[in-house]
Amino acid sequence: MLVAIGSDHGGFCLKEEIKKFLAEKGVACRDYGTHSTESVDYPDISLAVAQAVAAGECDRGIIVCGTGIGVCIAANKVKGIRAALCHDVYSAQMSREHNDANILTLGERVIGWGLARMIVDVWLKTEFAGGRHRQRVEKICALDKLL
Ligand SMILES: O=C(CO)[C@H](O)[C@H](O)[C@H](O)COP(=O)(O)O
Repeated sequence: MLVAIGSDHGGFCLKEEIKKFLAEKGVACRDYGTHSTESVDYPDISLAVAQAVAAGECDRGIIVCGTGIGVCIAANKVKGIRAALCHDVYSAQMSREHNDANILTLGERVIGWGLARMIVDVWLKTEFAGGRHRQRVEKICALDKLL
């Protein structure tokens, strides 16, 4: 699996921790920035990660900002993206099983590193459950063509 990763300045430190965690787990990642705590605009980073996932250049994406909200809103504007903001392990698992989320967003100013690590771990491990959830996700995908 290749994971696209990105953050704004508010999520930079957590992004760097997640990169170390992915390396420990043997998961490859591609960093779409930012590369310091200097202020940047989160939609720019979110778009780069979302486009990489939507184009199939990366399998999944993880984006971090201060709250996880702005990057989630921006990523979900890209066709084919189902970004989920998850600050608990249950939501992270369900976002994969039920929603087939292809991007996880996190807020560095909201959660600690220990919880973030558990969330990333379960999110990467969990597969889409399919079944009744498939037609629902297909209806979400159809919205990309309607709107
Ligand atoms: O987009 C956000 C909120 O949805 C992120 O938390 C940003 O990191 C935050 O808005 C950045 O704020 P700052 O005051 O410019 O550091």
